[in-house]
Amino acid sequence: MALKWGSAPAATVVMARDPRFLPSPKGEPGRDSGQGISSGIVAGFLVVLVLLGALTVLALHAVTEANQRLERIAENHNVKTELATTMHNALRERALAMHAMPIITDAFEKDAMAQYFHAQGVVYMEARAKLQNMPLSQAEQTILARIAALTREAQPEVERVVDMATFTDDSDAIFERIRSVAMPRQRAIAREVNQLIELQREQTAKALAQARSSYQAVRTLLLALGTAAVLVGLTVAAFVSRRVAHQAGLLARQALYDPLTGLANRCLLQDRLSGEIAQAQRQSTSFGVVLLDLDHFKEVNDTLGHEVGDEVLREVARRLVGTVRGEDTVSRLGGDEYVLLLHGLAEKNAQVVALKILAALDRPFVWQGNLIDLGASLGVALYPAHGEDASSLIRCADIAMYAAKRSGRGWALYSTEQDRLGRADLSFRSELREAIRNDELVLHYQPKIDLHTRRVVGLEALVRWDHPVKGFLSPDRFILLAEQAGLIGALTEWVLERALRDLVRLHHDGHLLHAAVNLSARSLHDLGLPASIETLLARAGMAPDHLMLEITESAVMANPSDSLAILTELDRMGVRLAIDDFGTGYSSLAYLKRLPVDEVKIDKSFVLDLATNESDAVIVRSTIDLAHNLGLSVTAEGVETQDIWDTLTILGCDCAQGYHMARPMGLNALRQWLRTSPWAGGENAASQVLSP
Ligand SMILES: Nc1nc2c(ncn2[C@@H]2O[C@@H]3COP(=O)(O)O[C@H]4[C@@H](O)[C@H](n5cnc6c(=O)[nH]c(N)nc65)O[C@@H]4COP(=O)(O)O[C@H]3[C@H]2O)c(=O)[nH]1
Repeated sequence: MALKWGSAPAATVVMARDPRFLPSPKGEPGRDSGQGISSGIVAGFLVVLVLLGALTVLALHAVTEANQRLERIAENHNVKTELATTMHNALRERALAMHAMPIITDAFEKDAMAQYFHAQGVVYMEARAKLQNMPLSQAEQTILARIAALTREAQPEVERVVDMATFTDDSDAIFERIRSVAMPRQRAIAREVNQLIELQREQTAKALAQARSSYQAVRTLLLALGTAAVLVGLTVAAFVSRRVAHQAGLLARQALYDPLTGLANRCLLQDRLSGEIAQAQRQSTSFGVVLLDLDHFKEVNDTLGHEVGDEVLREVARRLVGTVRGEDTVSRLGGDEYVLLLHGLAEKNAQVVALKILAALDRPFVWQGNLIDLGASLGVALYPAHGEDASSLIRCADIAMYAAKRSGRGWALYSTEQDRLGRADLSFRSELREAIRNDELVLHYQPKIDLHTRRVVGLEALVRWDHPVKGFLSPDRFILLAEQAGLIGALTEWVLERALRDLVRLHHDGHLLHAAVNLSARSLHDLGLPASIETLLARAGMAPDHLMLEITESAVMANPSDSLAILTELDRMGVRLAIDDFGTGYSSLAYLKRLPVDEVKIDKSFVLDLATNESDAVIVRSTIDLAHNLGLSVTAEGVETQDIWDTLTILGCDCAQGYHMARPMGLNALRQWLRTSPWAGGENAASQVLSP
C-alpha cells in the first residue's frame, strides 16, 4: 500500500473544520502564555495600584486643604461676627443708658449709669479697633471707614446728651435731643454694624458655597479616578479570565485530543463510547467499534525515522476521517493503533465499511518519491451483539483484529471462536517473547553437500523451540506467530548471532564451512537489516562470505523495492544470498536476473519424487539450466534417497541437502558428525561414500 503526502485535501478540511479533529497547537502552550498572563496581571494590577495610590493622595490633599480653608474662614468670620456683634450690643447698651439717665433721679445711680455708658463706649471702640487690625476685605474696610466716620460724627452729640442728663433735670429736652439728634446717629452706626454682621454672614455663606463646590470637585475627581481604577481592574479581570479560559481550552484539548493527529484520544473515545452505548440502549440500535492497526509501521519508523512515521500516522488519520461519516468518531490510542466508532453500524454493513476503510489506506503512499509499503488490519465488534460495555467492545475488536492478521484477509468481524484462538495465541506469543529472551530456542544444522566432491560445504541453520511443556517445536509452529507478534526481528537476530557464534567454533575445529540462515518476509522490510548484520559479523569476527542468507521468492515479491535495496546492500557487503523454496512461488525468472543472488535452492516438493516423477524432473532440470545460465549455483533440498542423489548428479545440480546425507542436528551432534561422517571426510568416509 502506498500513501501520498498531502493527497487528501478534503480530509484535511474536514479535520480543520470539525472541532473533534482540530490539531492541538505544537510546543508547550502553557509556559509562554502563562508568562504573558502573569505579566499582564502584574502590569494591570500595578496600574490599578498606582491609580488607587494617586487617588488616595489627591483625595487626602484636597480634603485637608478644604478643611483648612473652612477652618480659616470659620475662624475669621466668627471673630469678625463676634466683634461686630459686640459693637452692636455696646451701641444698644449705650442707647439704653442714654435713655435711662434722664429718668434716673438718684445722683449715684445716674453717675453709675454714666460710667456704664462710657464703659460700653470703650467696649465698642476696642471691638472696632480689633476688627480694624484683622485682615479685611474691601467691603469690610469700606463699612468700617463709614462706621468710624459716623462714630466721629455721633460721639459729640451723644456725649452732650449724657452731659445734659448728668447735669440737668429737663428730661423732655433731653429726650427731644436723644430722639432728634443722638439716636438717628446711633442708629446710622448700628445699621452699618448690622451691615458688617450681614456681610460676615454673606461671606461665610460664600465660603461655605466655595468649600462645597471644591468638595464637589474633589468628589468628581475621586469618582473619575475610582471609575478609571474600576475600569482598569475590570479590563485586567476580563483579560485574565479570557486568557484563563483560553488556557483551560488548551488543557481540555490536550486532555481529549491526540496532539500528533488531532484525533480524539483514549479519554475522549471512552466518553464517546459511553455516549454511543447510552444512545444505542435508549433507541435499541447497534453501532460498531473498529480497532485498526498498521501492519508495517514499525519498519517505517525504524528505517525511515520518526518524522516519516509521524507523517504516516497523520496521513492515515486524515484518510480515516475522510472515509467515515461526520457522526462517527475516529481516535488514536497511541502508536499505530486507531479506534473508530461507527454510529448505527449493523452486522450486514460491517464488511462494506471495513473494505471501504481498507481501500482508503490502500491508496498509494509516497514519501520523497519512495513507495511506502504499509498494510492495515482491522477488527470489528458490534454493540450489543459482542459486548455491552466499552471495555468488552474494545477487547472483542482487538481479538477480531488479531484474527484478521492471522487470516491475512485484512479485516474480521468478532466471533467467540476467535476469542478462544486469540487467548491461546496471546499466551503463546508472550511465551515466545520469553523464549527468545531466555535462550529457549535451539539451532539445528543441516549439512549441505557438494554433489561433485561429495563433501560438506555448508550448513543450514534451522531454528527449534525447546518448549518447556510442548517439547521441541518445529519452526512451522512459531515463525508465522513471531511475524504477527512483531518478534521476527528479535528472533532473526538471535538466530544470526547464535549461528555465527557456532560457526566460529566450527572454524576453530577446522571446518571452514559457510552457514545459511533463513530470513522471513518481514525481515525484507527492515532497511536497517544490512547494518545489523554487519555489526553481528564484526562482533563474531566472521568474513561475510561465510554467511549465506536464504530468502523466499514470495518474500521478495511481497516488497520488491525494499527487498532489492536490502539485498543489494547485503551483496555489496559480501554476504551470499540464496533464493529458497524456488519453484513454489510465481516470481518471473526475468525478475530473478535482477536480484543479486548467488544461489537457487530448489524446493523439496520437486525433489522428493524426482527419481520417479517425470514432470518434477523436467522442472528441476529447467531450473538448474536456467540458474546456471544466470551464473547461479543450485542446491536441491529434500534429497532422501540415493536415486535422487544420482539423478541430481546427472542433471548437473551443484549441492544437495536431505535426510539421505544428514538430518538437521544440534551443534554437538554436528561436531560429532563432522568428525565421523564420510560427507565430512571423517573416519567412516571410505565405506560410506563409496557405497551406492
Ligand atoms: N521431508 C524432508 N524435509 C527435509 C529434508 N531435508 C531437510 N528437510 C526440512 O526442510 C526444511 C528446509 O528448510 P526451509 O525450506 O528453509 O524451510 C524452513 C524455513 O523456511 C523455516 N525456518 C527454519 N528456521 C528458520 C529461521 O531461523 N528463520 C526463519 N525465518 N525461518 C526458519 O522453517 C522451515 C521449516 O524448517 P524445518 O522444519 O527445519 O524443515 C527444514 C528441514 O528439516 C528431507 O530430506 N526431507
